[in-house]
Amino acid sequence: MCLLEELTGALEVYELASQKTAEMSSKQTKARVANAFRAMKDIGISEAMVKPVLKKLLKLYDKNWELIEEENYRALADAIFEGQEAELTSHDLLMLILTLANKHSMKTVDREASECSKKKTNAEVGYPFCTMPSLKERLEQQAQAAEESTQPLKRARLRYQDGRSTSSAAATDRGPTMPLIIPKDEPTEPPNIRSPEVNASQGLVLTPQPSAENRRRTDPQLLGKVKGKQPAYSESLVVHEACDPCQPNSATSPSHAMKLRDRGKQSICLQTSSGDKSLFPHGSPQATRKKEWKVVRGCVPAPKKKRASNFALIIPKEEPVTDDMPQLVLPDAIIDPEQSIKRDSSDQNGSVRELSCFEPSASASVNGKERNNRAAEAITNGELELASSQFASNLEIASSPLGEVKISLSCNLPLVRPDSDMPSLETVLQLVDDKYQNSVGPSTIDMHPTHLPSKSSATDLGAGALRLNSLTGANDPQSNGNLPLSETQPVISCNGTDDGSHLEEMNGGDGHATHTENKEHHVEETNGLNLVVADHSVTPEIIKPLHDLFDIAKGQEKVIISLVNEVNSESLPSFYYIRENVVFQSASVNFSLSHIGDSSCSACSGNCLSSSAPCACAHLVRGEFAYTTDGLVKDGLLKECISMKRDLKKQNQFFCKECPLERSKSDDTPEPCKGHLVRKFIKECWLRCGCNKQCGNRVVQRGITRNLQVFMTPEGKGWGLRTLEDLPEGAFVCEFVGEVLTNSEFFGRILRSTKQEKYSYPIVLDAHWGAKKSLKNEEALCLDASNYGNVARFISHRCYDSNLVEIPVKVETSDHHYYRLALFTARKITVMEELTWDYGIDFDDHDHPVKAFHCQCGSKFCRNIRRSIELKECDKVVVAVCPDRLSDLCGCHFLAASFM
Ligand SMILES: C[S@@+](CC[C@H](N)C(=O)[O-])C[C@H]1O[C@@H](n2cnc3c(N)ncnc32)[C@H](O)[C@@H]1O
Repeated sequence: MCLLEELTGALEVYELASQKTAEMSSKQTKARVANAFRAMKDIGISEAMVKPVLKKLLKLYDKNWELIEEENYRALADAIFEGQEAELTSHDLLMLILTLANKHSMKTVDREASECSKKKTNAEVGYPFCTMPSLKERLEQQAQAAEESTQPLKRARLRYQDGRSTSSAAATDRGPTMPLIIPKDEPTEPPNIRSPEVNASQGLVLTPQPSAENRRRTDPQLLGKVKGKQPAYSESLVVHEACDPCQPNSATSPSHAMKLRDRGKQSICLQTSSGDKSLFPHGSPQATRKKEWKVVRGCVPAPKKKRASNFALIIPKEEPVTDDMPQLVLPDAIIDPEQSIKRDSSDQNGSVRELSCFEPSASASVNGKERNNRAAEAITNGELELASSQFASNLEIASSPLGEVKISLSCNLPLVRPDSDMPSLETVLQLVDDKYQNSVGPSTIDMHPTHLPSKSSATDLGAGALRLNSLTGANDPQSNGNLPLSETQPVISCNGTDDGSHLEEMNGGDGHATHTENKEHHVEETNGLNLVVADHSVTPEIIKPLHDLFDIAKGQEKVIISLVNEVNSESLPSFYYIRENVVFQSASVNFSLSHIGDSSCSACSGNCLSSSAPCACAHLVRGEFAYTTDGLVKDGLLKECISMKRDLKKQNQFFCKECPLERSKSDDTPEPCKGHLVRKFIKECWLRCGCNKQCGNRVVQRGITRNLQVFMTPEGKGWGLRTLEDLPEGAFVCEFVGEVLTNSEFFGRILRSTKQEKYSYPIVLDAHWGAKKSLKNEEALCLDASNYGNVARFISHRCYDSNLVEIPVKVETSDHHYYRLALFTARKITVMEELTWDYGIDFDDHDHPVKAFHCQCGSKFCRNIRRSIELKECDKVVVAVCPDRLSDLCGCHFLAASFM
């Protein structure tokens, strides 16, 4: 029941009562009221529920009690039931919006759902094996709860309709207020009910599928299944549901309600759609629904606690609904207030005044006719677009650092003339969808594979923004499970004409100020060499992307990357999620694009792993494939990579005569080279190979397939990454993705950066530096995930015994200066374990522009802790840096000097 209705209702009570006194004696009235209450009580409806409806009916029927008393108060009962249905309807609408708002996630969820269903033979089922708690399941559970919450009354209604009145029906005093809360602790039981149902042919006001509703009404089996459980509720999200005008339905024989409506009561009359009526028996009150403007709240069930329920979507507490409540609810992150205001005011400048859903029903009633006429001037049949703009629904999604989410839908629907068509549900959904797409803007730069140059023109790429992995075709829209990039991301010009507009798009699709700012930066920073555009203009302060709380990858990965913070109120840092490495046109990177395609195994076909001889790609490395047929890194290679990393022997390292890394830090007096690990590479087949996409020698390029979750670490390391499934040894987890920069560029950024900007350690792509005598600065590359990165940017460091190991993987080029850095499991990892990786940080490198953090890895081999303990224990003794920095393990710990 709408609060406003209750307020206005209070006045109406008085008014009605006094009017009635003039018509009949108070005694008679009391008796009739009492009879009505009694009749309703007989079918399990409490006085509290009857009272407001009765008042409205009396008003609607001009105090004609006969109409109310007809057919044993059928009109009254129906009006009460209708009210209940409307609440459920709005909840369904809300569910739908949520579904839309997570459209891309849902695509993945759907896929996962089928995966999960395959795996659900295990009794544990549900969570650990099924990615994150499935959004779809949540929605279904909520819908189920909403469904269940209305069941007692529905049962009463059915009994009533069946003529089997009984007073034993348990009806609640008040229909459940309908909050939308997805609690932190998720119910993880598999859903057993339908998804929110949407009938595209229906109007704006959504109802459950009529067929389903009808089935429920008539199917005793279904009825029997309905449980009358009353879930715990707390009020929260408000969906403002606009009403549409009643349309006379000449096809149905008019009931008393119909007759009255036709007497000019449209303004408070709401009808779902013309098609809806036909679902009800002719002449029944259902056939002529009357719904008043109302504010409806969503509802969900109270959570059942279960392990690994790490998904928190909490809607703030009840929204006050008042007359003066602003119509636009602006989220803090996505919507440019100016834009919203502009949109609003421009609407108001039009001939149609929008009817706010917050307006009380009485006012709607009074002004409805006038609005109706004005709206009718603007909305004509077939002018849905215009109509759409006038009832433009404002979908606003706001989130708080605590993970609370508020979704507000303001449907500003002008009353249209009775003979005009209501905008279709599809139109409304499109608007909502568009709004969402605009709000949560695209995030990466794409160069679609079709834009790829031929080998001869490869050098032209240097002028464009290149998405390196596009070369592999891994993002081919046709490839399994991947969203077509064109759907979600802009295709940026690669012809060197990029004017920075991608930055505008990346900032949410509007961002006037940001765009100007970016352009200024662009002009300011672009020099003759066309260096440094993106790095300067795209700073964490400028980036304000909304992270999808359901999926921080925003649908870009094959799996959902969920997010949970059970530790504090910190929110995710600002960055753009990218699935693959990017190079901005302005980068001074110079890796040999001319080598692209050099290394391909054109002679092979099908699955290279099943051929008798290794293909050319395998020959490029060890002459054998790196992966098993299960897609795991072969044991020998894995062990080699782990031991090379852990046991930093000199023979595994290369020491440059003049180290480009040190030169990048300081051109004047570069430090001596600290050594680079000579690594084992993997070479995968790719787009230009003769094999197919399912070839077993393509693993990393397929992207993340494991169920991962970003979470707040309790040890104070900030955000970390954990697995939501058991992982075998040698499994690919993710690639470390970021912006490809030269080390000089990166260090330049650090020098220019303001204090607010937080740069994390770049990943130096130095695995093959030793192959060339001297490396130019523009060949010495690194990956910076500070502003653009993927899930790997959250992986914590762990000294020595981390459970992940990085292996360089070449896909599209054999050029050693550029490769992808893939992270594989170094051992079996169990569900919910944090994933860690040894960054290889030299905690004693005090010259490094990025200051090393105080390591909290907890490893007994922690290089950082050991150092501080040793210094403390030795007091005035300075402990020299052990060459392999793992003194206990290799036994070469020594004291360099002591000062007395
Ligand atoms: C690649 S980021 C990892 C994600 C980061 N924790 C966050 O909240 O965004 C690296 C940063 O995480 C923190 N970090 C990672 N591992 C750590 C560790 N073992 N101890 C302390 N801080 C750590 C440090 O602040 C480091 O600069």
